[in-house]
Amino acid sequence: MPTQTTQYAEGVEVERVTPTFAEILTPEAVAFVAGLERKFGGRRIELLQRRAERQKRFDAGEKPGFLPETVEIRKGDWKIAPVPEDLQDRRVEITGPAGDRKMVINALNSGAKVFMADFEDANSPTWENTVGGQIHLRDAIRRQIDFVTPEGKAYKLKEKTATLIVRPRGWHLVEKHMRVDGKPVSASLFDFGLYFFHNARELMKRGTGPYFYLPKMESHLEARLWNDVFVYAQEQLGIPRGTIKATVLIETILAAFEMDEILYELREHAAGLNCGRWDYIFSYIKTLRNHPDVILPDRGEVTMTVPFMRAYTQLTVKTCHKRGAHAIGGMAAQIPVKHDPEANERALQKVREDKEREARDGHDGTWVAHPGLVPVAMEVFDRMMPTANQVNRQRDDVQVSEEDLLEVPTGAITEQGLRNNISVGIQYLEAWLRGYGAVAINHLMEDAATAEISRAQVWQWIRHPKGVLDDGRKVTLELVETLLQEELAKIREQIGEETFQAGQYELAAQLFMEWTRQNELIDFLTLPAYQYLD
Ligand SMILES: CC(=O)SCCNC(=O)CCNC(=O)[C@H](O)C(C)(C)COP(=O)(O)OP(=O)(O)OC[C@H]1O[C@@H](n2cnc3c(N)ncnc32)[C@H](O)[C@@H]1OP(=O)(O)O
Ligand SMILES: O=CC(=O)O
Ligand SMILES: [Mg+2]
Repeated sequence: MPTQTTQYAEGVEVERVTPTFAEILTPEAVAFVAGLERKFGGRRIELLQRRAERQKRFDAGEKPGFLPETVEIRKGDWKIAPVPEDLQDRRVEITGPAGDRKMVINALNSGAKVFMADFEDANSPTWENTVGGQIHLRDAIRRQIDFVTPEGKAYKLKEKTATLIVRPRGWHLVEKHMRVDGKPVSASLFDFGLYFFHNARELMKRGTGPYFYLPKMESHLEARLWNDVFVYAQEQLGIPRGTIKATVLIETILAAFEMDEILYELREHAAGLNCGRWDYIFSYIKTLRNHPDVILPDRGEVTMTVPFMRAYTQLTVKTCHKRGAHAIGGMAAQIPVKHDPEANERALQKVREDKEREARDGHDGTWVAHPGLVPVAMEVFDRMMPTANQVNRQRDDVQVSEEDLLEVPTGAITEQGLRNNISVGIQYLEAWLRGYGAVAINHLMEDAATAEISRAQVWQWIRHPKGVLDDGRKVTLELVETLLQEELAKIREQIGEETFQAGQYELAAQLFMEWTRQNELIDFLTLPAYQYLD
């Protein structure tokens, strides 16, 4: 079927603008995004090149470290601008894909203080999910998001709802349906631009504001780019500078060395930092992939209590509180288990312990994946954090060195761990290709970040001399190929032939294997997989 292209202006075109999508893709909104792309797109590309150049140095043996050129910022006595009232108490934040209308309503109604509506890890960026997400958020903000399922179950917003924060896609991604001067636009600028254009004033009128979570940054220069985008966007719409508030995910090992600098760049617009643990683990593997001393054990063993994860979360709290910023915790993988009360209680207990550790360490709030976990996290933070936040609690006792942030954890690589990575990798990718960016697999939340760990581990174990199973077998391409066929057969048997054929399992397995075979570790699975969407 030929794709319909709408020409908006000289050099600006968008594909598949349906009448409903045209409500979001108005000439003014598209011109705003095109303006952002023309002004900032070039710098984005340069920063991505800088990432690749840095990676070459790490591949050659250099270790990440604190930057000598920014020591004055780290030593300096400065704070971020004050945080608005509705971001003062963020004790429980629920997250979920922006593209799922029902979930948007459920999340806003969940009792959490904040809802992070996601265009990143939890949202498969189909055109439908991407523009649909903008429609859902526009409607939610205006309290016009009523929704009825085909079975007749009706959803509407409660009187009191969570504060909305939106996570646009990261700097590495493009939105292929919109082209400016012949090139696809930055997905970050597309998601941010449309949301900001349509909603900033409305949010302010309703006593809140345009709030964002910024994912997957690798340096303070990338934060500077966001800050410049914010300054320009506010100017263009005549909105006071500093109205936008952004919480930055510290979810790359490189960003952990630049937390002060990132907050400093964004100091007029910063609200806090968040410990995005899953991408962080992925980034640790990816960045240090060529280092002979660095290898991680089974994914299940890389918990929040291993030394390098502890070092990073403690440093996040310390840095945030020194700068007057909120330190938000991360996402435990467990979700409620239906029809098995004992397994359910075990899952809830794991979440509880995770949240207790975060509250004890000084986090000002945390993330949950499911409405059923809101009361669990709320109880912990209510009990352990009687004030709206604990930003005033300084963690001068925390001393974290470069070595602490890089410390390699010990533990075994097992056949079960390898099988699990392969099976989860295929199942997640299959769902993503069908437009589902977050799924439950084995009663755990899986999204783009957790799936990245699975496929990066398999890649690394094959190539690393220490990629050896606890029974003495080396992890090889041949072994992975054999196990992949076995795991695929298991999935087929479990779900039945009809569901298997209706899904994208063969393609997912083929892509998983292709990326595993490639000698270069691909940067993000969402980059090559995007060509299969829409
Ligand atoms: C690494 C990171 O980036 S973490 C952040 C990104 N990841 C996420 O945001 C994951 C969010 N979580 C989810 O997407 C979901 O919880 C899943 C996919 C893991 C599980 O979803 P389901 O299988 O639908 O769970 P389940 O069947 O138990 O859902 C029960 C109800 O809760 C709702 N629900 C579940 N999770 C959420 C959520 N995060 N937000 C809002 N509602 C939710 C469902 O819509 C369903 O509603 P209904 O009873 O009205 O039909
Ligand atoms: O975005 C969150 C993460 O853990 O990754
Ligand atoms: Mg992430």
